[in-house]
Amino acid sequence: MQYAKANIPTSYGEFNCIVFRDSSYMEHVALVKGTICKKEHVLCRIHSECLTGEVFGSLKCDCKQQLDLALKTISEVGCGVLLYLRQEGRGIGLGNKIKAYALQEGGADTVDANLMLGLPNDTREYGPAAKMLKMLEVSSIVLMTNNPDKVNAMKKANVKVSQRKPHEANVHKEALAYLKIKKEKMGHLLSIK
Ligand SMILES: Nc1nc2c(ncn2[C@@H]2O[C@H](COP(=O)(O)OP(=O)(O)OP(=O)(O)O)[C@@H](O)[C@H]2O)c(=O)[nH]1
Ligand SMILES: [Zn+2]
Repeated sequence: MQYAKANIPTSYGEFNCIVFRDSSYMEHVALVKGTICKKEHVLCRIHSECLTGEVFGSLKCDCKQQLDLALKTISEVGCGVLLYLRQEGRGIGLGNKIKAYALQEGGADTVDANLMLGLPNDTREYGPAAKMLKMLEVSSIVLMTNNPDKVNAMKKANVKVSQRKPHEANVHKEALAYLKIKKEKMGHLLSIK
């Protein structure tokens, strides 16, 4: 359910910040620009939380760069929504992600590290994102993502995805190996070689 709403000024202009709470008090966020209600082809980014990258500036991944690119793109178009889902570490949580990072220090890649912990590679659920779009009365979305699984998950959750828009940000050299694994093992549609 929609719990709170206020405008916030950002480096990319003003966004309407809407907090949704689910039954377990998990707070997901929608940052809305312009009028999206009853609109078709709404520019949409469905973004998963990454404390290390987005708050601490870790260079191990491209999350912060993708977040900034999404806000910038929505701002330039003047209309769209960013859904920020509290699914840290592809859903395994912060502590487990750091355990996975420790295994990565020993040579494991991002997929194998999760599996070595006895955890799935990706436990994220997109039902909450679908519910938020329904509550915001968005008719269809142009989804900014490189992840085909995310497109399929949203379609499965009965969201009309009219188009996938590639979402490749400039990344640091420290994240290149991680991106290669996302391309090779997770099927992300990335241009890096
Ligand atoms: N378990 C784990 N999670 C990670 C790792 N690196 C980043 N993440 C998490 O991965 C999530 C982002 O997923 P990505 O695979 O980068 O991208 P995506 O959302 O699937 O696809 P895009 O829409 O193209 O960005 C965030 O929740 C990050 O915290 C890692 O090495 N291990
Ligand atoms: Zn990250």
